[in-house]
Amino acid sequence: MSGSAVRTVALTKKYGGVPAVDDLTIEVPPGEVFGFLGPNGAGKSTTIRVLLGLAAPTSGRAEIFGIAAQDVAQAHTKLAYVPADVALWPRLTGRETLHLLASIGPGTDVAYRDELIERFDLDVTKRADTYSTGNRQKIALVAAFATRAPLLVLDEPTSGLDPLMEREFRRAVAEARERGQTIFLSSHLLAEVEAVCDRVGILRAGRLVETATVAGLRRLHRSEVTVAYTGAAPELAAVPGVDGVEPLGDGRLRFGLTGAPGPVLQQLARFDVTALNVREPSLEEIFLDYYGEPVRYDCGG
Ligand SMILES: Nc1ncnc2c1ncn2[C@@H]1O[C@H](COP(=O)(O)OP(=O)(O)OP(=O)(O)O)[C@@H](O)[C@H]1O
Repeated sequence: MSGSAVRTVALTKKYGGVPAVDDLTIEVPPGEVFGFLGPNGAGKSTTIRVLLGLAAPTSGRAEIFGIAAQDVAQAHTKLAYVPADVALWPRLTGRETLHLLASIGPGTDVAYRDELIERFDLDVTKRADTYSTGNRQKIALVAAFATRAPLLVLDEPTSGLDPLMEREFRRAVAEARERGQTIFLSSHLLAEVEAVCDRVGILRAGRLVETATVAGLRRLHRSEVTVAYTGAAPELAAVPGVDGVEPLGDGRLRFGLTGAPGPVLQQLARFDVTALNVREPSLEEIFLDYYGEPVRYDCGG
């Protein structure tokens, strides 16, 4: 038995001989909010399809709390899922849909569900075929967050939500984490991932290029430092970790810093520095570092 909520080991999924997911090894411990990031076509949805047992691995393994993902009857007693495109039964009302989803899921906290209906501002008396994309998404989110499933798998769950609802989503994630639920969140929305995730896995062309905490990612990447000085300008070009030293005039200069700040602080101490400002990279800048090109947002991000 694995102690992980989600575990893939050397997972590969090929379509027509071409890998959509390539040798992917991920472990998400119980209770973690794990962000799964990558541009279009990186393999996020394919990974989720394998985790849900909707696609079989070409090679390697995928497990939910130690249960093979292919053992759908067992694995699905442990999880609730929100797909990127929520399809609902058109003739059922929102309330009937929530009752149905609760009856087939791993158990629902009905009082919390009713609270979420209010918070997500849902009119559950309407039929599903009158719902907008965002409202369908809200129904699926309310159904998932109200279950006591130990794992919530969310595939780009907020692409149709407005900022107020995005805030409710973040609250609901925090409450799920407090209850000890694990969340596997695939997203394009870097601000969302930055706000709610403990750890992030970055996928490129089916391969995992990095797994780290958001703070850990920042430490690995380039910060922008501005110093103000009087007297001689600090000589920084040869200091390890420093690049792109740029005089700004009026006794200030700017440079990039990657890695530990010790060497540059020692060097700055030799000069008369009057102010120091360090701007850490955003997750978006880190993402660009990995991809070397602007990120494509396809869902209103
Ligand atoms: N059923 C399929 N048949 C053939 N190729 C597929 C199939 N599903 C996915 N692919 C291919 O696998 C790759 C990964 O796709 P996937 O949908 O997993 O990416 P993604 O990261 O979820 O992207 P997006 O954010 O656009 O949903 C893509 O090149 C895609 O064209």
